[in-house]
Amino acid sequence: MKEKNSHSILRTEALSIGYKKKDQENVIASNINIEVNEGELVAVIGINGVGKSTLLRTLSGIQQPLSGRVLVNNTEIAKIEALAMASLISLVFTEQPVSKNLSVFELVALGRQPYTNWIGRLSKNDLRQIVKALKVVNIEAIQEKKCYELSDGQMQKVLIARAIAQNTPLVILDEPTTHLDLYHKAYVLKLLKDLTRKTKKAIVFASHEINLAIQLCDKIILMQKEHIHMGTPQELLETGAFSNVFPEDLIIFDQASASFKIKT
Ligand SMILES: Nc1ncnc2c1ncn2[C@@H]1O[C@H](COP(=O)(O)OP(=O)(O)OP(=O)(O)O)[C@@H](O)[C@H]1O
Repeated sequence: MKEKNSHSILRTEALSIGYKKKDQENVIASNINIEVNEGELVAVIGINGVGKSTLLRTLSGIQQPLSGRVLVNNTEIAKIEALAMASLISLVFTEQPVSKNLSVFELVALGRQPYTNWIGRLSKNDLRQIVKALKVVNIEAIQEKKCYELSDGQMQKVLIARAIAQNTPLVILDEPTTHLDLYHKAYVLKLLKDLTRKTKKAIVFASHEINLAIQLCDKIILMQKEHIHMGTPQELLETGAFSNVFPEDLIIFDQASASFKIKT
């Protein structure tokens, strides 16, 4: 079913997420109503175990909602065929199985799979997109290396390059900066921001980099046990939503600098 709002890339309606075991439902979060438009960088933040990965898996169609709907490009996700999905959403999930025997170039080239012909031959345009993705993430120098030769941080960049080569309007990443040092965390998040600006892609990522997310993102989905807040960093700051993310005995939110600090 097609629905209005041409700029909406991702929307949920009364979405409930969680796990079913036999007759028992473990609801992680419910009544989630979020909207992500083209060109927006959106971070999903919250403490360990609050449900960020569960939300991202449900938004990307890997996991069924308990109830409610996920709409991608105004079409309900359950009704989108696999090949069409691969040209709509690219995923960077660290636990995704990848063959580490592939070279960096070959792994990034897999991003072109939804577009290649039945023998999988790369066209000139495919090659252009792959070279561009390697360049954007700044990994041209290691393109001949085998993936098993890479550090975790390099591997993380390669997976991001694969998503860029896939060239979809929506990119979903689960903790894309976990293995990176502070410089490269900022580098990757800035890169994602630039991509949203230059290509109008919508990018949604889960992260523990709350301070960086507040500085860089257009919107933040703040997951807490009782409630999910979504808004611009400024809106969340004004409502004081950040103040009770962590137990206050150790970490406090400093409104003046809009960042979390260790209580000394
Ligand atoms: N396959 C599963 N089956 C049942 N429960 C699960 C499963 N995966 C996760 N959970 C539970 O769902 C809750 C949310 O987990 P999730 O991995 O989504 O959290 P998260 O916010 O991504 O955590 P982290 O920051 O530690 O990565 C947790 O209580 C977890 O135990």
